[in-house]
Amino acid sequence: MSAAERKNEIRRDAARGDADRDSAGPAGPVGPVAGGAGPAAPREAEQAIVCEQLVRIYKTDALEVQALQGLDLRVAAGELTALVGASGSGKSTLLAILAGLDTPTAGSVRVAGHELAGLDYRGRLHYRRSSVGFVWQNPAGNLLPHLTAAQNVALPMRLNRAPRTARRERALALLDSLGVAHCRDRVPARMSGGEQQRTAIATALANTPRVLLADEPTGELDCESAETVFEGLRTANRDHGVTVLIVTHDTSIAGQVRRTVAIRDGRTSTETLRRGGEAPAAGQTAGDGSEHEAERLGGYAVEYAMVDRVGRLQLPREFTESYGIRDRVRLTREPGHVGVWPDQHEPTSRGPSRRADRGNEDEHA
Ligand SMILES: Nc1ncnc2c1ncn2[C@@H]1O[C@H](COP(=O)(O)OP(=O)(O)OP(=O)(O)O)[C@@H](O)[C@H]1O
Repeated sequence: MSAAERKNEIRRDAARGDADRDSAGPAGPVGPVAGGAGPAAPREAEQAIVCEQLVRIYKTDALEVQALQGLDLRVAAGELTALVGASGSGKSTLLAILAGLDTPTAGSVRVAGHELAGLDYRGRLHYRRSSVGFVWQNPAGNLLPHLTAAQNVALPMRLNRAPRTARRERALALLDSLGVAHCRDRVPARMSGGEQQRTAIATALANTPRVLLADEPTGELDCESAETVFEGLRTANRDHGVTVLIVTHDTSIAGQVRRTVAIRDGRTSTETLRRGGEAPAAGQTAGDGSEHEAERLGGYAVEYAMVDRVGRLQLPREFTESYGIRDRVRLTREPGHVGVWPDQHEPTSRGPSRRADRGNEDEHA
């Protein structure tokens, strides 16, 4: 299913609103929004997203495309994470699976406590309406064009049979917390792209999902609007306690979140964690690592590479290129860490050559 078809499916799903098939929805109304900012969900120690060895193969006539090739990903509840990667690396495929719109060929995926493989049609519908929210790239595509902002935000609550007054109150409070209260009686055509995307975030939060997925939410916006939309995603994370995963090519977004995960060839390859304060000496840890701390102090970034279950490690391209690494590397056991060396010195039976030992530290990848 193409990205456009997936988006259309969501819109059709929202527009149908047929109460009959809605009985799988949760009983009762959504909770009120306290103080205009919504109740902050308790931050659980559990993982909000767990993908293990995800494989997705698309088959078209004679062609097979392996979009995900054994992808592992864990996102803790309450995190705000950016997912980056070259075009075709599998980001949208992953998001469609997490959104419950597509199913993996192999592997397991758990989101907000739901094993997605085990959900039947009604379970998936309920999952999509109550446990995850989505914001897609095209601002107009996230909202129904003939409904006002307040009606758009209220619609998912209506599908979940929330009482009229509660959904009206929550819709207005969500628009307020996203800074678009002034748009409440406007249809999307009378809003800017940034206002539409912030309304889309409010809509995605309507049924208090635990996870919010955003696929290039600022992709069609100018810098200023993009910043307000990113602030909206931060609001969703900070004030509404929602775990947020943002697929983005926007380096200014990727540079502002605490954790950025990179996908390469259908697998998570590296990640960057931004931390507050001075970079610690090797082997030490510093700060509490919180997003706010990193923001407050400017912070520093630490690069990580993923190690899969069988110990495979994928080095970032910048590392392999700048150190001339290819085919194989030499490993050394060092106190507290492993040395990964370009294979350009003759290995000796006594370990690293003296020249390497003396170490051109630069080569110590
Ligand atoms: N419905 C489909 N049928 C066949 N191949 C597909 C389909 N959807 C995606 N692919 C292929 O799967 C691979 C991953 O695509 P995907 O859209 O997930 O990448 P992406 O990282 O989101 O790219 P972009 O940044 O350009 O959106 C690509 O090679 C793509 O051509």
